[in-house]
Amino acid sequence: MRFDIVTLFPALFEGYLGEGLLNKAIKNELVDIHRHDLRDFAPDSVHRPVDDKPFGGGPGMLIQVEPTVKCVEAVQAMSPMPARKILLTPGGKRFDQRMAEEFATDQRLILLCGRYEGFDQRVTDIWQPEEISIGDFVLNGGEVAAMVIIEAVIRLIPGVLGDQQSNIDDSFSQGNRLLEFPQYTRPREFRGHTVPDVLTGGDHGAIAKWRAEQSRLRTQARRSDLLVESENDIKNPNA
Ligand SMILES: N#Cc1c(-c2ccc3cc[nH]c3c2)n[nH]c1N
Repeated sequence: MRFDIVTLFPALFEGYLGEGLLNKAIKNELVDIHRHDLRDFAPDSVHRPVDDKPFGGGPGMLIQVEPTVKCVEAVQAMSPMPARKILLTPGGKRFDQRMAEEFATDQRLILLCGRYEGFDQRVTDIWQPEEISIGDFVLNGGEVAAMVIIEAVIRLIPGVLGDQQSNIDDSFSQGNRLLEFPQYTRPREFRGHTVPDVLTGGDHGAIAKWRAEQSRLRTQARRSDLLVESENDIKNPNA
């Protein structure tokens, strides 16, 4: 899978690309990441400005439409692979696991990361990206959101995770509406906190039952909204 990241700060991704899961996926040629600097498409090649004041007044600056559209069209043309076009913005459709599972089936994602007050509206009007937000909070730019999306997507690509089963058990995976059960490892006792006996008893039926109940209790306590969704799905499976 190919990712093209369009940004004013390509260097922000260096640490992220060089570590962990993503770095392994790149080395195993399961993922291919390309970074593109919006400033390379600035009309003035000396100072390379790509922002300007908003018409009608208001705070801050906007990223101009000309360098942006020239950049994303040039990036798109760099590969014949069909690409899903994504613009990160606080006002976008909320990213979730279902969306991650959908994106993981694409050959290529182009992620457009804004800064300042965002992009001139004509970037959306002309390039027609999907506008995506990672949540109801405000960041300073789209780069962190792009990393969130890349991470959520690449872990779904076959071969990236050592054990695909851990994907299936995850909260929210494949329509799973329950939060993950509590997990324990050695030692069996630490500062008076012991591992629940059922987990060390070897009765796999009892373990599965305990884990299901723990997931339900945890979801009830922290995300009862998910239980409502789950009940609705059961009542209206075709909804
Ligand atoms: N996605 C997303 C975002 C953002 C975001 C994205 C782009 C820019 C460009 C300037 N400020 C930005 C904030 N904030 N919160 C989210 N969930």
